[in-house]
Amino acid sequence: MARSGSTQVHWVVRLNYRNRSLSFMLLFGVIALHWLDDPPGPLLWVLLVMQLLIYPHIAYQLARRASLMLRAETIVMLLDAGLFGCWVAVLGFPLWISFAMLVSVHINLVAFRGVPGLLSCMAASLTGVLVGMLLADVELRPDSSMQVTLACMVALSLYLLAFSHSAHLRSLSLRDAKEQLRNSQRQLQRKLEEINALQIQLRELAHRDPLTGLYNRRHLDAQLLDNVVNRKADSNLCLLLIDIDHFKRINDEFGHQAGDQVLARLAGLLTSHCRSSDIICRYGGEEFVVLMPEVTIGAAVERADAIRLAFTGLKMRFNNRDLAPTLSVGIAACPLHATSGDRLFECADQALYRAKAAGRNRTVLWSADRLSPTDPSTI
Ligand SMILES: Nc1nc2c(ncn2[C@@H]2O[C@H](COP(=O)(O)OP(=O)(O)OP(=O)(O)O)[C@@H](O)[C@H]2O)c(=O)[nH]1
Repeated sequence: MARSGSTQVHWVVRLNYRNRSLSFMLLFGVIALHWLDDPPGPLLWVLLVMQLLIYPHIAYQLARRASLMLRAETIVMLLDAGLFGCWVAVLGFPLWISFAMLVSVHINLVAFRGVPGLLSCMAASLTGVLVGMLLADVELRPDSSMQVTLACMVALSLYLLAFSHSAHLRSLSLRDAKEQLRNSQRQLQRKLEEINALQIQLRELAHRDPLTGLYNRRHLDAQLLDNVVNRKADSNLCLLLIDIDHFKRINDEFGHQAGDQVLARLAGLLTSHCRSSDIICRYGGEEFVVLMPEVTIGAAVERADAIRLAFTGLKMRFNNRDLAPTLSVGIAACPLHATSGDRLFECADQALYRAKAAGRNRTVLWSADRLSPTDPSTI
């Protein structure tokens, strides 16, 4: 597939074009100087002009239009070596000119292709030499004038300087590119960390109740199953279902905002009365759940009652009127009462229902035959 546009041209193709145009032009001057003493026929002059002044531009156009530019450029470099070999033979192996021509093509291939490049370049040059010897009636003329020798030295030096300068510029731009890449990687890393932090925050928010800051029902649903499944074989998992008594009345009599404050105070109480391993959730409305792993049933009942008493003892005043809220608690234990999360919750709910039915402001532990309310006066 053909390509166009200088921005898409491979940097090796562009670099070689610059270096090739320069070095071939210098060589044209050197060979022209060499021929001044003993000019050849017009055919050789035409061929020299085509080879050293026109060919670099044709080679560039071919390479930049190739679908595999680097491969095309490598072929052009080998063609350079072959043609130079041919010229060396046709010229009669003039020492300095041959040296300058062969060194320049070999350096180019070694720079881009390493040792394999050197070997293929040597093979191409040798082939060129053989072709040149076959085509022309080769007459050995290794000597050249002092001017030609000097011109060769200058041409080769200029070429090497241009080549080194290109390499230097290339290494600078590579260094810049590496630095940019490192900066982009750092920025990307930062963005990823921000995204991760936001995801964690979002996950956390999705599992929190905005009013109380406690976990919500979604979190409980996920944790309940997890805690039941991963419960240590010899330990209890207790579920406390806590419901504020006559909460509707509180709202109606003291206002919704007062109701919100009662909910927030209860959330505070739960947090201060529970262990860090307990999972405290606002299950919905005025209902709260505390999931207590690795606890004895007695300790869970005690803790529930401590919460209940602390809540009853809250001194709250709204609109110059005292508010004395109470709550009821239903408790169930895994594995004594239930071995699945759903059943555990159901048992705690039935126990809570009994607590409400028995007059509220009490803690009831679920049991298979009877539900045992703890009278507030007895605890
Ligand atoms: N202030 C406030 N009220 C809420 C919130 N969520 C639910 N409620 C109210 O909580 C009340 C719950 O009332 P009920 O389910 O009838 O229960 P109750 O009045 O507590 O009666 P018992 O549970 O039987 O003691 C309803 O009036 C709801 O509007 C909330 O976030 N803030």
